[in-house]
Amino acid sequence: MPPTRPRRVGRAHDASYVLFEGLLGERQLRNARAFAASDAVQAQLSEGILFDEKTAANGYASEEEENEAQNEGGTSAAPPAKKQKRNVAERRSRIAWLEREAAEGEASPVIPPWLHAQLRSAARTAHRLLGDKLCPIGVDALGRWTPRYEPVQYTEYGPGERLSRGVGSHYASWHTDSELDSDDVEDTRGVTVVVLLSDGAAFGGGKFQTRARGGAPQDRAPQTIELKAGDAIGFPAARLEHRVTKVTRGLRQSLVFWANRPA
Ligand SMILES: O=C(O)CCC(=O)C(=O)O
Ligand SMILES: [Fe+2]
Repeated sequence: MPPTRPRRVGRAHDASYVLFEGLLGERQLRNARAFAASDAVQAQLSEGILFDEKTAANGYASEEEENEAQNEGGTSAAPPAKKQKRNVAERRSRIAWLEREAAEGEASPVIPPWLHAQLRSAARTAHRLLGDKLCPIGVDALGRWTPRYEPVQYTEYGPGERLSRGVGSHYASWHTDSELDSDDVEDTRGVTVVVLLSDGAAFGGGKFQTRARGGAPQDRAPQTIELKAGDAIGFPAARLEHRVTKVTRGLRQSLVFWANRPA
């Protein structure tokens, strides 16, 4: 089936995204899955517990720890502005970073150029349809869109992975991929593109959900976006809250791509 035209969904300021049905055609999907299954990628998979790494590095408390501290009359260790991002880290999954080019002495796998081109093109379309206000990346002095690209995240979720504190789903916590008013690399993310690689029949659960941060109650209610293999969603990295519900069986595979504003 030919891909349908990407379309912007949701008018609410913080709840808009762009849906790409059939971003990857059948052959591309097969090739992308074969790449994901390759030794080069599989050897790089490691547990993606972003939260614990950050906690260790920055000494921020988790939300549970904060709640506990508050219940006990203690004070929170995390500055409120950072709280959103800390929640990202409630995920359990396996991730591998895919580079655009081979770097000397680096073991990271290189993403096939055609696949990177597809992701870039989707990010660009999402940026065009959503606008630079929602997806701040900016343009150069000549008015050209010149984003930076982070390495692409390949993600695997299986039912075997559990959250240590029993919350029980991968990326269970609502999160955005970037924070406004920060210059950390991940906080310069303007657009996120997520591509689902797995067939619906290959896993249970693992729903991609969004919700608005503010606005009308119907915008704040979780919305499940039904993605088929090869479909993608593009959204404002710092605005749209999202999560992936628990994978109950099988294997869910995704690619996550970010276009960032230049430093
Ligand atoms: O795998 C997905 O569908 C989304 C993953 C995600 O939200 C993230 O990596 O930040
Ligand atoms: Fe995310």
